Amino acid sequence: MLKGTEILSCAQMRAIESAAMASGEVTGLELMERAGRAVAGQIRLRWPKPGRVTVLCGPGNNGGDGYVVARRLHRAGWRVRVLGLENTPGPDAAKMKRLWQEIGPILPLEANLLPTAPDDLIVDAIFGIGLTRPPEDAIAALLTQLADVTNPLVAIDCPSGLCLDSGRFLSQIAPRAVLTITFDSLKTGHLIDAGLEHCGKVIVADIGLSHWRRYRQATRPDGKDVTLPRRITSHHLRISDLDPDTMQQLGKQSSAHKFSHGHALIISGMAPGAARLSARAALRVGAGLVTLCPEEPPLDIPTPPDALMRRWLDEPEDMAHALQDTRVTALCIGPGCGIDRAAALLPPALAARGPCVLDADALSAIAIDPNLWDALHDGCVLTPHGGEFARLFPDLTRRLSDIPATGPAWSRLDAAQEAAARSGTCLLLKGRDTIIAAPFEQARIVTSLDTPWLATAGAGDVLAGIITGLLARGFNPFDAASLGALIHAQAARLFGPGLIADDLPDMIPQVFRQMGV
Ligand SMILES: NC(=O)C1=CN([C@@H]2O[C@H](COP(=O)(O)OP(=O)(O)OC[C@H]3O[C@@H](n4cnc5c(N)ncnc54)[C@H](O)[C@@H]3O)[C@@H](O)[C@H]2O)[C@@H](O)CC1
Ligand SMILES: Nc1ncnc2c1ncn2[C@@H]1O[C@H](COP(=O)(O)OP(=O)(O)O)[C@@H](O)[C@H]1O
Ligand SMILES: [K+]
Repeated sequence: MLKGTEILSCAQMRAIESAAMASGEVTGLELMERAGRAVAGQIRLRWPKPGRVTVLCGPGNNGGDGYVVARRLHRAGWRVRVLGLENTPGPDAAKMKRLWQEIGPILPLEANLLPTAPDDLIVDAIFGIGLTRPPEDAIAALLTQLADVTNPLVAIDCPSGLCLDSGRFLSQIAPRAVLTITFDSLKTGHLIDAGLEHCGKVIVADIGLSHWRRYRQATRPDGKDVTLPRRITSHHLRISDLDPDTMQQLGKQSSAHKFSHGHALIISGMAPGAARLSARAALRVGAGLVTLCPEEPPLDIPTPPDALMRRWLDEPEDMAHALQDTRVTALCIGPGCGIDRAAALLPPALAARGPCVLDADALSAIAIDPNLWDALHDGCVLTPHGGEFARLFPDLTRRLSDIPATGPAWSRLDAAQEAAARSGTCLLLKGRDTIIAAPFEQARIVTSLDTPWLATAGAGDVLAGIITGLLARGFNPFDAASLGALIHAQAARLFGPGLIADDLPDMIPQVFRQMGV
């Protein structure tokens, strides 16, 4: 039900392209023409008045696309300079190069020939999905300078040097585009890590390959089997992707009562404010009952919200006892809990094997106690930020820290998927590129480059509460975590600058209204 938009790996993109060409229904040359036409079209949409453009063409088919863009912008009245290589590219790119040479010269692809006028457009057609190693020599020098220019940069497929499988640059040279036009589908690297920031606005151009994408697991039109890597890595999830079933499940039926919407327990500890933020979020997202469980008998201090129940929960036996109530449908341990308290309460909590969110101090407790690690189960949602992830999975984090020498590079997506497989849980790795992974599931990515105000204390506690509320309401861990990340980011987006964590739960009604719940 919860779907999102499919994201392809570079290998899958290539396989789809090959299947299309092998069918005889389209040639590589035609695909290249369509790709270049789409890029030129997007440039003309965004810059309707023809100006000056420098097109940088690399050694492969990305360069081929660049020659098409040059020809088409020239035809539209632009003043076009082309910098290219003397190499003999593949037949399609070579043909496009010749067609350009009938119009104008090709200057060497050198840093000193980059435009000097600040408003000149630059089209980056040096490397696309074919990048396999860090840029070297003259191209490295040019890309270094390109990373410093302030001219608007339009990237074909990606800013050159980016590995489109991982979103990581294969060197420290990282040009930044204002606009990236890619073909058929988003690739993982557009959405995660440095790619998210360096691609600028990403447009996906339809170049007529969707037929082969859709039927990739069947037989090709030419009767041969498609040899596509079967495993789709991930889906991109946006508010606009939500389906009617999910919307209905988020709403409340008139016939239901509070227990139909579940009962969430939120364990509170040394910093009760954090747990209160989680509890408020769980209530706002629609859990029928939310009980805050402090370690001291509650004093009668009227801390809002009044709708919150309170239950003293001190010893592990108290936890086991509380979870015997079958009406309790979800649990949250971590925010403001304290590591010792989390460590003491986790054994009975995990033994109950019900839906639970493990955040903050619970994650720290698990990182130091192998017994807790072993007790994790598929009802758990782990919500680490980068630091917590590094404590839980130091080896996976190390693989992300070195500059990769070859592509495809190990990615945050790989790390999250590996972590989910190892722990046997649903894992949500927080960030501007939040990744939700679960064993045997295709991961989901929720991006929020436009919500920098989420970098505020307590934002994670609210996310944990939203997910707990959704678990309590009966969403499975993978959907609860994905929807939670989406609602959380949208709440921040709607509030805008000045946001503090306390504001987030109270934005949820507006998010629901906007979603049509
Ligand atoms: N469906 C598709 O994916 C389509 C792809 N097209 C274009 O084709 C591109 C892929 O073309 P290619 O596979 O030729 O690859 P690229 O053009 O991305 O570049 C790779 C070329 O550079 C070489 N190379 C890789 N790393 C290098 C380095 N560090 N220094 C020097 N040379 C290096 C490779 O051996 C290869 O020849 C896409 O990005 C896209 O722009 C379009 O033409 C049409 C459709
Ligand atoms: N710059 C940012 N842009 C978008 N989202 C962010 C940014 N910084 C943090 N977030 C999000 O805010 C939340 C912060 O969680 P966390 O680091 O656990 O905070 P805390 O521990 O203070 O509650 C996460 O959901 C994270 O994805
Ligand atoms: K490029």
